[in-house]
Amino acid sequence: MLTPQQARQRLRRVSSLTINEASNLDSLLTDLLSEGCHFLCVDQITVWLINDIDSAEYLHCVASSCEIDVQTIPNLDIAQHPDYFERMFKGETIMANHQLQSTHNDQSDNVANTILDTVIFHNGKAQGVISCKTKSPHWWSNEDIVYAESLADSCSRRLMALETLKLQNKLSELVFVDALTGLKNRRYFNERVQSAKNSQYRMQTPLSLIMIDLDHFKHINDEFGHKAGDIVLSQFARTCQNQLRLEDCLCRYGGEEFIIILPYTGEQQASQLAERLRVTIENMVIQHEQRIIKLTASFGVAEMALEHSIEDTIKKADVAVYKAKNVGRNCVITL
Ligand SMILES: Nc1nc2c(ncn2[C@@H]2O[C@H](COP(=O)(O)OP(=O)(O)OP(=O)(O)O)[C@@H](O)[C@H]2O)c(=O)[nH]1
Repeated sequence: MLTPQQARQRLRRVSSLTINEASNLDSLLTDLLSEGCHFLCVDQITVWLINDIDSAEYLHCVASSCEIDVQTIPNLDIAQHPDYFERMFKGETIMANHQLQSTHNDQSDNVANTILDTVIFHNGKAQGVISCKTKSPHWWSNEDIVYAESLADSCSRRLMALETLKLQNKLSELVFVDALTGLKNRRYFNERVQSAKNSQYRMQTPLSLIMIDLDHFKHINDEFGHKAGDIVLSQFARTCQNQLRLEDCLCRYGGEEFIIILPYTGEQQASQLAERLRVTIENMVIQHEQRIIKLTASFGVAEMALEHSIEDTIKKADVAVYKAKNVGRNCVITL
């Protein structure tokens, strides 16, 4: 049996675990709720959040310690429980012996539950509650209340961490993704190529780059309009991406210039891939306002030898593209 202090220490440790955005709220809070059930010896702990912190209408259940689909739990309308909400907004911890025991009872319960609800805060405002429930009559001790409040604070920190994580992911999307094509951009390329180079050193595996420059793209813009040019760039990106392995990384390097990082790939395989892409692009048919747009591209391939720098290899791939342009475009040159 844990002492209250040990239980709080365990809770603090669990609540410090790293989270990932893939988790839904239910799985994000499960470990905290299990901790809570364990210490408080309750049948169920549920987490309820307000629909909108600035214009509250109801609480909806977002997580439960039991394996139930929280979506099926009915909402709690503010209009039907004005006293409960008033106290919640004040930040009060609400216990069953505060004449509110029926508030969270679901229809399946035929026994009056014993409830301990503690408020989850966000920026100093009530954001929701943690509701601890037992079917058997229970008297909440001061230790229980202090623990339940710590549990609510832990959930609050998790929710804030999730918000921060979502924001970070959105920011890195803005920083590293090209808005037009959805491909990774040059800034991302610079980081990714460095980590590919590092693994190449560690694992002594080949690594190649393919630089691609669309042919006569200015002509496409002039002939069909800038919007059509954008559509061509997007379709080109999608088509190439579909031909690549998961570990390959296609980035938009500049306007109509693209680059592919090919880990574990030597010069010969990279040239073969470039040729396959060249043919695919050549055969691509783009329809725009009842007109057909055709496209070709010039490819420069360069393997990055262990002793070669990233900059030198990019330069080599660039020179290869330049040569491809000089010998008539729509071809692959490997240096
Ligand atoms: N529509 C559109 N055009 C772009 C974008 N980025 C760059 N371009 C255009 O791409 C064209 C590139 O022209 P150039 O550098 O002369 O190259 P090119 O016409 O492809 O000729 P070669 O490379 O020699 O085959 C310019 O007209 C740019 O305005 C973009 O995001 N959208």
